[in-house]
Amino acid sequence: MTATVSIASIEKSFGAARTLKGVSVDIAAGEFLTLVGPSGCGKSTLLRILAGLIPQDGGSIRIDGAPVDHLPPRARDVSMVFQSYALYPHMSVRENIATPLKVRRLSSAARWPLVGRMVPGQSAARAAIAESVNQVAAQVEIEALLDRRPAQLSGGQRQRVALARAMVRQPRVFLMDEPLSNLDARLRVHMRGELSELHRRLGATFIYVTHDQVEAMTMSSRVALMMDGEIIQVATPSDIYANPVDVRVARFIGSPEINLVDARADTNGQVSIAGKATGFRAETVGALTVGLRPEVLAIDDGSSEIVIDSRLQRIERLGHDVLLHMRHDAGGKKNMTLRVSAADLEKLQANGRLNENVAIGARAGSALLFGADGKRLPGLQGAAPTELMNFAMGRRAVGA
Ligand SMILES: Nc1ncnc2c1ncn2[C@@H]1O[C@H](COP(=O)(O)OP(=O)(O)OP(=O)(O)O)[C@@H](O)[C@H]1O
Repeated sequence: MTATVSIASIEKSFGAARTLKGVSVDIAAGEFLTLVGPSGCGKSTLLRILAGLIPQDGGSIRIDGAPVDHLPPRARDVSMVFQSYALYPHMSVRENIATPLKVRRLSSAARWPLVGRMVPGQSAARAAIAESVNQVAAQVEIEALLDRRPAQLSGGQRQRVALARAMVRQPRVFLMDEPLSNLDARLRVHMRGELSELHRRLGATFIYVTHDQVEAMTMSSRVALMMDGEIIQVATPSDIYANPVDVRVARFIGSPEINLVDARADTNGQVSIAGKATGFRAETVGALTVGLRPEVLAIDDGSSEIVIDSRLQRIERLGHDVLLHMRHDAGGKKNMTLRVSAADLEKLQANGRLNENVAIGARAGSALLFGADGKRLPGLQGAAPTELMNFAMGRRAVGA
């Protein structure tokens, strides 16, 4: 059971505030699309509109080509999993999971606990519901918890119950609003893997909302980055990392954050950083920003094409990798982070350079350029091949 979802020009205002500014995105059947963006950008509002919980002011939603704008939530064939799980506290896990099916398959009289058993012709429906509940409970491994109440469960177990309740109707589309954010860090990492696996097994379309870029990057087929009521870029995780269309995307995706350095291109496009010519040309004139991911920077061994004088301030050991926190005076953000291997660190310490001036550098082909308006510019001319950048990106786990 799966479906395409087409979101076209969705508008929504709350009072004078325009929360969604004509949002459009087409989602393929079986895709795992994540809406990611900072708090307040409108992600949850869009998801609620998709679910039919609130009406949009303009634009249209189609599921498998058919407009659903006029349909109430129940008739849209979508299931939503909330951050709060929204379980019924007075019901057992079994009853919580069965509720969506009871609402759909049993007459209103038959839903009453005692009276219901006397309503003729409903026992087959009850047996089928019990069977469906057992099946989904097995899928998310909560069979042993079916007779407990939500208060008797851990956060992770509640999360599974909420998933099971969403799954039991076999919807074509799952909508998930920050479903992992109430879990501790370790469990969140575990559940990321489980959700990806569940998505693969079910083959349904998942639309997932999070403000956590690591969640977005690790689970999704594609990531839609939202800011201030607009989708700025929709791309695969590796593409949005390597080819951000906008400096805001470059900053939001990637951890540690991309380093941004002020630069200028003269009337011939010759680029200089901190007044020093780089020997490269950009297809622009005036102010620009050079973006350098932490892993494309290294201590300069004389071969770097872009060199920035910095001071090493702090060393943060992450195990295999090490982060070097530097300060520089080249303009832009004064702090710069390098991700190097532990072996590189050895070399650096041998030189006894902590708190001393260190030249750091990158290949010009690894730089991402952004114009004064924040939009991405073509790379530096005469730069090293972009394969170098792709190699550097591919070698590192995103957001690790
Ligand atoms: N019912 C409402 N009435 C008034 N304003 C609302 C309502 N719902 C949302 N908003 C506002 O719309 C904006 C977007 O909210 P939304 O919940 O969609 O953001 P979000 O991106 O999901 O953020 P978060 O990650 O914090 O949940 C916010 O400024 C919010 O205050």
